[in-house]
Amino acid sequence: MWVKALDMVLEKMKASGFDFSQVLALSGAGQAWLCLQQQHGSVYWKAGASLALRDLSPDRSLYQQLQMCFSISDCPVWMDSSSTAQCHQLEAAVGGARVLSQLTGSRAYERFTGNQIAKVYQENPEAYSQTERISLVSSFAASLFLGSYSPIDYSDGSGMNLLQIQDKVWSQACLLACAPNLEEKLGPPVLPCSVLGNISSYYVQRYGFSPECPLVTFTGDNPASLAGMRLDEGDIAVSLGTSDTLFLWLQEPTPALEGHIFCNPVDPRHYMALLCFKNGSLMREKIRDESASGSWREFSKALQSTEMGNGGNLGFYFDVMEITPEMSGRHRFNAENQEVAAFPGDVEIRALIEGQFMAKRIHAESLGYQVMPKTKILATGGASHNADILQVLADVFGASVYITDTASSACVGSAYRAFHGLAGGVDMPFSEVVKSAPKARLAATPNPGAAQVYQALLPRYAKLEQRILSQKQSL
Ligand SMILES: Nc1ncnc2c1ncn2[C@@H]1O[C@H](COP(=O)(O)OP(=O)(O)O)[C@@H](O)[C@H]1O
Ligand SMILES: O=C(CO)[C@@H](O)[C@H](O)COP(=O)(O)O
Repeated sequence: MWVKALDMVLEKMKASGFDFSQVLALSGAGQAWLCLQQQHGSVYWKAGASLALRDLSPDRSLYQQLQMCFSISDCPVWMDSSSTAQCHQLEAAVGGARVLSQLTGSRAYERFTGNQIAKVYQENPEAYSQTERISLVSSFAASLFLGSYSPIDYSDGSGMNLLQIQDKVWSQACLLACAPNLEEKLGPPVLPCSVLGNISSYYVQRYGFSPECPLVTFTGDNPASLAGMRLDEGDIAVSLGTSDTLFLWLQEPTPALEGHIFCNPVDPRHYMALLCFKNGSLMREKIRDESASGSWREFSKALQSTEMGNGGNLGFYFDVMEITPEMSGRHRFNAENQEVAAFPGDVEIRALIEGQFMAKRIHAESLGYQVMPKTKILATGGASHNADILQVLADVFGASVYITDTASSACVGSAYRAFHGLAGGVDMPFSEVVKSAPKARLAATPNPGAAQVYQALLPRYAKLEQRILSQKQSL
C-alpha cells in the first residue's frame, strides 16, 4: 500500500507538470504520500530485496517491482499495543524500567519498535529469519528513493527502545533481549542531517529528477515537526494530529518513567522530550459525530457557548487504551466529583477539550516543564486549524498559542532538514538554515480569568485521574 501510494503521488505530480529537476535535495518524515506520518512502525525486507531495489527498471512502477520484497505484509505501526509481554521481557532483561529509560530514553512501550520486532520474531520466526533488513517507516521511505537500504537516524531510532541515546549506538543488551542477529538487520544508525547519497537513477529516468539530487536522512514525524516549528528554549509544541503529541527541546536528557527522550533531529548535542496521547483527533471526531452532528462548526459553537471551567464538569475520554497515562474508557464527573453517566452535548464537547489539554499540562509538568511568562505554545496538526480548540489550549496553559502558516510542520521540517543537509549538516547551525523562514502567527491568547479557573481545576483533574487509575489497579 505504501509503495503503491508513492507511485500514485509521483504520477500525479508528473501529470500536473511538476518540474522534478528543480528539487535540490530530498528528505522526509516516514510520511508524506499517505498522510501517514509516524514513528515506531517497521518494514521487513525479504532476503534479496536489496537487489530488486538496486535494479529498478524505470519502465515499471515501484509497486510492480517491489511487491514480493517483504517478509511481513502487514507492517506493525505506532497504534499497535499488543506487545506488552515483550515489553516486560525487555525491562526484565536490562534490569528494570528505570534502567531501560536511562539507557534508551523511555521505559518499554508497546509501540516502540524493539518490542514489535521481538513479537514478530516470537510469533513468526520463519518470516523473521527470511528478513535481511528492518527499516523504520522513515528509513523505508528513504530506501525507496535511494535504491538501497537507508540507515536509521538517531532521532527516529530513539523510538525503538534499542538505541543508547547518549552514546548513539545500538544497545547490545536490548538487541539481545529482542531478537537474534538484530544488529545486522538494522544497520548502523546515523546523524539525522547526514547526506545518504544521490537519488536512485529510477527517479531520474522516470520522473526527471537531477542525478545530483542528494537524499538527507529521513526521520519520524515528531522530530520532523520539531524542525518545522523552530522551537526556542521554554517553548512547547503541541501537535494535534491523529495522536496528540507534546514536545520540547532539551539541552540535557532527563529520562523518566513517563514520556520519552529522543536524540534531537537538528542538533546532535541536544535532545527532545515527547509525550504521546493516543486519544487525539479520532476521539474528537467521535464526540463531534455524537454531540455536534458530525460538524466542526457545531463543535466550535459548543465551545463558544460554554464557560471556561465547564461549570465544574470534568471528563476523561479514552476509547482506545491511552498511552499517557495507561487508562481506558469514558469517565465523567460533576462539580461535586461524583461520577455521572452522561453530559449534555455542549458540556461533553468542552469536557473533552478541556480534559485533553489539562492532561497535557499536568503530564508535561510532571516531566519538569514549567509555563513561564515568555512561554509560547506552537500548535500544529489537523486540529490546529480550529481556532476555538486553540482558545481552550491558551486558557488551560495560560500562555499564547502560535501557529505557522502551514499546519503540516512535519513536511516543512523535512524540507528544512533537506536544506540543512545540503548546506553542510552539523557544520552549519540549524538556526542559520531557518533564519529567513516566516515567523509563527499569534492564534489565541488566554482569556481574562483563565488562570484562576484552571488553577482550581488542574489539581482536581490530576486527583480524579489518580482515582480512576487506582480503581483500575484494584480490579
Ligand atoms: N477544523 C478542525 N477541527 C478539529 N479537528 C480537525 C479540523 N480539521 C481537521 N481536523 C482533524 O485533523 C486530523 C488530521 O490531522 P493530521 O495532523 O493531518 O494527522 P496525522 O497526525 O495523522 O498526520 C483529522 O483526524 C481531523 O480530525
Ligand atoms: O507514536 C507516536 C509518537 O511517539 C505518534 O505521534 C506517531 O508518531 C504518529 O502520530 P500521528 O501523526 O499519526 O498523530
